[in-house]
Amino acid sequence: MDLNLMIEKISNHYNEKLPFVVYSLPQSGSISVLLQKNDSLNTIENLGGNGFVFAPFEYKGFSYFIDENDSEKHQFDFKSEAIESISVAVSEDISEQNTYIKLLSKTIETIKGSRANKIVISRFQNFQLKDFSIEKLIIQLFSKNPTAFRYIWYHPKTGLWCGATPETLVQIENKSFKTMALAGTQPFTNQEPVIWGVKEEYEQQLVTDAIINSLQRVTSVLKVSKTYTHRAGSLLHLRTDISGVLRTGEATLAKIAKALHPTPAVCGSPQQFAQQFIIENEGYDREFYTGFLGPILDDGNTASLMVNLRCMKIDDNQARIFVGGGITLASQPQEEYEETKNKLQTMLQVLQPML
Ligand SMILES: C=C(O[C@H]1C=CC=C(C(=O)O)[C@@H]1O)C(=O)O
Repeated sequence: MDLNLMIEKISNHYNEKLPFVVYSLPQSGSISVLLQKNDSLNTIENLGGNGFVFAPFEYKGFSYFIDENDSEKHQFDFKSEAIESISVAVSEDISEQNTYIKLLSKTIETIKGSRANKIVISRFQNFQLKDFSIEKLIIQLFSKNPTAFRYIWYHPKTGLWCGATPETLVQIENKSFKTMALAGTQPFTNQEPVIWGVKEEYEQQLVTDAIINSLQRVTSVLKVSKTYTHRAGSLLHLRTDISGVLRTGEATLAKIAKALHPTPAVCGSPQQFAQQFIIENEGYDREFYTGFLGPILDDGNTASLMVNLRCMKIDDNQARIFVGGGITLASQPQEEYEETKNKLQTMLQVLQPML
């Protein structure tokens, strides 16, 4: 279908308050669309079927789901480029900054006095939109960040969500799977070689170790790549690829997602301790930020589940952008705050003409 017609169709669907999802896999020149024909809120537990799943950070064993069987399905080509863009200036609220820095200091103190190695702390920042339209959002989102998984999800009960995430939770095809340990952040400056500090290497190694540990029970072969620098728009991360073969019979997509989510890239280590600390101390509900999402096909035998990072929720004329970072004993609160400011830019670049 023609691009303009497709965008118009999605926009009409949104105006009628009907659920839809628009997404593109990393490095793909094609965009997929599912337009649900009714407004029911579907959930699935077993991650089977064909459609698109959307799960919150506090995963209770079920995900929201747009089912292909209830939807019109479309695919269209779209060219995106890794455009170098100028940062969007952000005005700071000093009291919000101080509150966040206090929370970061408390987190470091907690890590000092406990068996926790890492806790991922996050915050949100609201931005007023002057000129929002779903058409602009689609064009802006999909013309940038070609290496990210980009999506717009809408359901009248969950609201409008949009993101460009660099992180795969798990990709499955037949019995093969791929995942990654992604952590450690610095701004992209186009300078070689990229130097990483011990703090970032340690923080990322914790993620790799936890993923390997969680997967051992459900996999028969496990391959771990060297750790390398991955560019995500204006940011760089440390990344290790982990791939292998799933154990026949036992390893369902739901089991793997449950074993991996939430990884120490978005929660911490040990997982339960970190999650409890986050829920009790962050002071807001992450909702779908740091949850997982993505298409599942072939009754769950093929899937690309991503971690919901670099994302925002748009409500009327306000965008709420979610950002966080891994805190360890070596963290400096002010630097961690600056890192979250840099992470805001991924979504601010998308919103730029609407601010
Ligand atoms: C929690 C986020 O990023 C995670 C993924 C990559 C690097 C991270 C870091 O350096 O702290 C975080 O673990 C976020 O972008 O909100």
